[in-house]
Amino acid sequence: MKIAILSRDGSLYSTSRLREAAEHRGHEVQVVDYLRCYMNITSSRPHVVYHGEDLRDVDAIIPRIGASNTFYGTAVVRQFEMMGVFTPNRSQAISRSRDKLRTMQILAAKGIGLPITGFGHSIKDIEGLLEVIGGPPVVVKMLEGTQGIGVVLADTPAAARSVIEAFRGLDVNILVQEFVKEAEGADIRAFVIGNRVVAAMKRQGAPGEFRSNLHRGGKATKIKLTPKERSTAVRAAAILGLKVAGVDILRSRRGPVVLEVNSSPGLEGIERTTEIDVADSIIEYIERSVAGADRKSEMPSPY
Ligand SMILES: Nc1ncnc2c1ncn2[C@@H]1O[C@H](COP(=O)(O)OP(=O)(O)OP(=O)(O)O)[C@@H](O)[C@H]1O
Ligand SMILES: [Mg+2]
Ligand SMILES: [Mg+2]
Repeated sequence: MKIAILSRDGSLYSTSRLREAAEHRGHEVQVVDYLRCYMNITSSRPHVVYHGEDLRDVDAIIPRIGASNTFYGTAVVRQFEMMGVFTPNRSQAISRSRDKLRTMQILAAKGIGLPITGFGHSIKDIEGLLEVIGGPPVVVKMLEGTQGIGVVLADTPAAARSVIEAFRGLDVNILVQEFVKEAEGADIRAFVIGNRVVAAMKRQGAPGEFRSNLHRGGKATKIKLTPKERSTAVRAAAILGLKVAGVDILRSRRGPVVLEVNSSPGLEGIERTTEIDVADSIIEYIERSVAGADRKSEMPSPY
């Protein structure tokens, strides 16, 4: 097969591991900087041009779209879809998962466990918003934040009010969430490929830090998921239409609650922690899908 990895930088751990795994399995691999792709979208024969080369004989793409390039990146993925090229994560699923609000609304409708979460626009409604989610302590988070940046814990009504006012003053959209204290600064990353969890790790925040992100000093360890955690992760990815996903879960009193679902999950943390060859599993999944075995599971979602 000819596989194009849509990534800005071939030297990134995830990109180079995917390349290595695909080449090891006998495929031809090209790393394509999607910001350098251009196309005539009105052509009756959809195509993508990269450095003057028409990428016409690609069998599959692996989108690794950075959070700050979702708009252009998903447009490129969509163009490949129009060309009939296989992608484990379709453009619509990637856009959907980038928006925490949209993700939560979709998952809530399907009965996935979630932290109690509120959304509002006007600072005149802060009191009401805090009330509907059960009052402080609350976690206030930016809708499109990443690496734990823009995730703030507010212990008191006054703190919650001023944090929300500050974000809204900058015209940033936010979610306000119940603080899941019993998670004790840890979360679970379940790596889903197709319809199974291939690897899982627990991330524990640095002492005194409620955010477990590795970028914020968290430490990862291997973990065995409960059947309920496993099925929650698989269902969450499937509902969003993602075939490769990093599902972040908190262990709450009410059972597993999903925080977010990442459509370009990093491989470095999970592979180093679990010593599982996740890159190989992704390539193997793509092989099976292109061969047709898995295509029937690709049901479009109306959201
Ligand atoms: N409601 C909550 N209760 C308790 N802890 C929380 C809550 N929300 C977030 N956290 C902690 O903060 C971390 C960062 O939150 P979240 O994953 O929502 O943000 P992010 O910036 O999108 O991070 P990522 O880099 O994983 O995309 C979580 O991994 C978790 O440890
Ligand atoms: Mg995120
Ligand atoms: Mg997260």
